[in-house]
Amino acid sequence: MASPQGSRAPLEFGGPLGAAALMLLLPVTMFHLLLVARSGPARLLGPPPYLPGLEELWSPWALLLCLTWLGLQAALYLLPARKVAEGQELKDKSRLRYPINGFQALMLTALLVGLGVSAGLPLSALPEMLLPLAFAATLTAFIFSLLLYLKALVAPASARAPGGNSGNLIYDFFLGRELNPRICSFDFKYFCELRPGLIGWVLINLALLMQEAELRGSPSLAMWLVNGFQLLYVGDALWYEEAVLTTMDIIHDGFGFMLAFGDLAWVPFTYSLQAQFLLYHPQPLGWPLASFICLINAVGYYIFRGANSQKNTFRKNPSDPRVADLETISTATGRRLLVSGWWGMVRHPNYLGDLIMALAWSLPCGVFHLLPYFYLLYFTALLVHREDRDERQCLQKYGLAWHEYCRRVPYRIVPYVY
Ligand SMILES: NC(=O)C1=CN([C@@H]2O[C@H](COP(=O)(O)OP(=O)(O)OC[C@H]3O[C@@H](n4cnc5c(N)ncnc54)[C@H](OP(=O)(O)O)[C@@H]3O)[C@@H](O)[C@H]2O)C=CC1
Ligand SMILES: CC(C)CCC[C@@H](C)[C@H]1CC=C2C3=C(CC[C@@]21C)[C@@]1(C)CC[C@H](O)C[C@@H]1CC3
Repeated sequence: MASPQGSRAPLEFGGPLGAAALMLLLPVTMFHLLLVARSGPARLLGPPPYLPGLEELWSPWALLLCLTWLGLQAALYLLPARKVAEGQELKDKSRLRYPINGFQALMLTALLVGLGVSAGLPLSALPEMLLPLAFAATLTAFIFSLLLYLKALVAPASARAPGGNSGNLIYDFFLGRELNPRICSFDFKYFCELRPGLIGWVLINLALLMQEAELRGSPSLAMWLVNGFQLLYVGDALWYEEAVLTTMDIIHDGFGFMLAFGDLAWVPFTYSLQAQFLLYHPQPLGWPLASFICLINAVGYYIFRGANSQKNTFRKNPSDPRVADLETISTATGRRLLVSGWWGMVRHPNYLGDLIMALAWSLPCGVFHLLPYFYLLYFTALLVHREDRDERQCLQKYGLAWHEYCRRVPYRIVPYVY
């Protein structure tokens, strides 16, 4: 089957074999991490302490909880939004509209959870359910991806994603065939990217903190730091929700198993790994070291936010006084590229800030286990691969101007290193 452009898009992620391997490897890794985090030795690279049977993984209550959570987040998504933003121009020159109410969804969820907890909702029981919940989320993501694949069969050719339409069933199922699957104005990819997984992640973190308080009298300083840093990250993503409309996930990638599993299962259950580790392996942390770790997180956040805001402001209005003085190069598309400020330092300063924050999230867990550093390792691989994909797309978009940008700004993520 031909891609929408007529010629087939180059295969990514190692083609069908790579897609099949990732579809197996990602859930296996997630369950491995969940099992190892609660085991005594907490060895990232060793075998899991045991292999759980189906009776430990499958629980209709966990599935019900998972679906209720999705239903709640969908209801919050449908509430009136403070703003409705337009996405990038599509192939047929139209633009989709997206509600900007993610931060409101976070606040309302916090209110509902707060009310629930004060009425006796046993949130601290959640950590005991992580395994069946992760299984239910994986099952949901798999069935959801199947439905999305079937929906794409009846979608018009103009609705297809640039990748994900190779004609290979496994590859297309993994990458996703339709770019913006919707029912009426409900956009599944945009909804999943920011809400159930990210808000679920902070909820799991909070449940782990509450269980630690029950077990040890009060949450540890390390647990507070991990909760605080990651809440800041999620709050930031939802506050600047509109920025997600220019990410490659929304503009370029289809909605298939990769993003459905990534958003619904991978993010909440593996991104909460540090808090899971801390519940079962308490780490002593004094104020001097804690302050130093806070400083690392603040530096990372400063770079991450500064770089993202600078680009977003420039893309919205290049004459905005905050960015008008920055040096730029012109491209044949009429869009310009920043070559000074954050984007003159490296070609992906926002990734650098994100990686520095990832380090700060692991440091409260001490330096004697590799497990809490899994996120940093995975995230480095993800961002290096993502940066490579983005560069290829930019080269296609901007041609010679992109070469000129690479000449002027030779480093990709880390100045003088990479
Ligand atoms: N925690 C997680 O799991 C993940 C976090 N992230 C984070 O999400 C955020 C968004 O990341 P992502 O979507 O990958 O990419 P970016 O926000 O870095 O966007 C890349 C795009 O920016 C534009 N651009 C690149 N260079 C310049 C320049 N010099 N001047 C102006 N515009 C430029 C190009 O698009 P155009 O020219 O068309 O505008 C390019 O395609 C990042 O902060 C990242 O760290 C991302 C993935 C996973
Ligand atoms: C593990 C798989 C191979 C890939 C799964 C990838 C997804 C988990 C990520 C793809 C892009 C993401 C973005 C974010 C979260 C992770 C996923 C969904 C953010 C929402 C995180 C917060 C940032 O401020 C914005 C990010 C946009 C991209």
